[in-house]
Amino acid sequence: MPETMFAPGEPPFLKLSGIGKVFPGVIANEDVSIDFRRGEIHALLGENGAGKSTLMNVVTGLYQPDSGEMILDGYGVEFAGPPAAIAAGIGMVHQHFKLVPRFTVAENLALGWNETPGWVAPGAIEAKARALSERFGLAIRADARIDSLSAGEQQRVEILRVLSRGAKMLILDEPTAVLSPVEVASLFDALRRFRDGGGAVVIITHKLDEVMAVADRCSVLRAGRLVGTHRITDVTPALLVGEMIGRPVDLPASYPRARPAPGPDAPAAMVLEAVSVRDEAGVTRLDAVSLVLRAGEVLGIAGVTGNGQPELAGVMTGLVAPFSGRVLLGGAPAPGADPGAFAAAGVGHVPEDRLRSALAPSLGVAENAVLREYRVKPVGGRLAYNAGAARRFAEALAVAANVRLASPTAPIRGLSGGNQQRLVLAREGRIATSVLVASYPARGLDIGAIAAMRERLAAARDGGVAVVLVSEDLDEILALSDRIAVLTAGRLMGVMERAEARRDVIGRLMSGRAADAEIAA
Ligand SMILES: Nc1ncnc2c1ncn2[C@@H]1O[C@H](COP(=O)(O)OP(=O)(O)OP(=O)(O)O)[C@@H](O)[C@H]1O
Repeated sequence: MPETMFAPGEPPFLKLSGIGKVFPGVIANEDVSIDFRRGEIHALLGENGAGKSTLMNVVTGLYQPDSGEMILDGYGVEFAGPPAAIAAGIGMVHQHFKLVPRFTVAENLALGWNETPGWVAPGAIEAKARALSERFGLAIRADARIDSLSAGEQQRVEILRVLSRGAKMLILDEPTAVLSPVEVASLFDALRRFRDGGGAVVIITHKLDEVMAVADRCSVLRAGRLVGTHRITDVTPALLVGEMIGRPVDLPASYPRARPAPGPDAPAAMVLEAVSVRDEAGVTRLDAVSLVLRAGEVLGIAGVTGNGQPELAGVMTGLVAPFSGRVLLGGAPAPGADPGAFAAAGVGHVPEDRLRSALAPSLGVAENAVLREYRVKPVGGRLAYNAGAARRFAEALAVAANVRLASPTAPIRGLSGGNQQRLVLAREGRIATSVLVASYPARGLDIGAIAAMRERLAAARDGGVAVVLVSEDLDEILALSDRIAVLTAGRLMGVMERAEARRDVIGRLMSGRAADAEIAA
């Protein structure tokens, strides 16, 4: 392959040679050799469970490889732990930001500076934070508290924190999952700038359009092994998908219905009457939202993240009690905050933050599979917890979710992010006989799993379930929904039938520009 982009003879920043990593019952990486170079953005691709995170955990010193070598700037290295990798200039930006919420941006950045003295004037650390922000082209508000920032702003702080520790290589794990399109563009600008200054970037992502837009080269893993490394100019998305899964997949543009969409007279699975929610500080997060969920429809909730989506999903699933207004479930008033009662009434929930909200990370796969079955036979019931039944239930659920389990007793955090998501989806889909609320269900899923997830939602819809799809991906909403509601700053800006839905109108409502425009009731 001709390599004109890079100076001949210059060693790669980090060379992986024959890396292998085994967990009990699973070969996570086998004989992986990749060069990560200065001045390039390298995308790491692969299906859920292909071994991407494991490989990056080896690179960042969290795991020691069982075989193979790492060569940094021409010299063999072994990292005893993450501090050694950081000292060598390898920085990781995690999906869950490691920031202190109650500290300001500048304070969080100062935590990463070795030379920060015990006491320092706020003005001084803010000035330093601003200088850092300018140097790397990442806009921040130095004096703002982390918990007042959007996901995109928090991510910029996280990246700056990593860069301030002298990172020469930046590894990002699905960095765009929580970002709005504008934030994605500004992240990519910052990555290009870092690359153009001689930095090495590795980006793990499932979004092929982003790979094509931002990466210089990409490597594809399948079942722990490297399938190939390519220059982006030499590949197409279809070729990459083929390499990732070893067979072609078809992503339908829309999901045909088995029955006609329910009209306004269809039975209501759930009704929200002027529901408002306030947070702990008394700020209104959901503002007098009225909605009818019709049995047998997909209702898409479009909106930029941070506009009341968790609160809306919370009142629909019994996690959050309305401050005012009420929720009717099957015609009867629902109890305030009682997720168990909602589940018993047939309401399933795939929350936004799976590992923290839907799963108990240190418990086994079986215990997580049955988390919602404790009141139900044969797993739970009045008398006891039946461990054998729990294991069998977990195994059946894993088969249904297409997840390969090494052992049902192994901790769920050992499963790849995408496989955790598949299990939650299967578990909640089982419960949801009446309503299924799915928040950002595609997050972390590979392309084949996205198709399977959408088919599952469409099947629930055809089975008479009211499906609520919360997403900021308009293509996804338009592909699946029968009706589309737009949520902006906690208010419902409009609800429209799919046939009448127009992208530009939804976009305008999402940006809050037509605050009083009611499109249809
Ligand atoms: N700590 C661990 N203990 C046991 N098994 C593990 C552990 N970490 C990863 N695995 C297993 O190794 C394999 C590779 O997982 P990994 O998380 O690296 O995949 P991935 O490509 O990052 O997937 P995703 O796209 O879903 O995040 C999976 O089968 C996973 O279950």
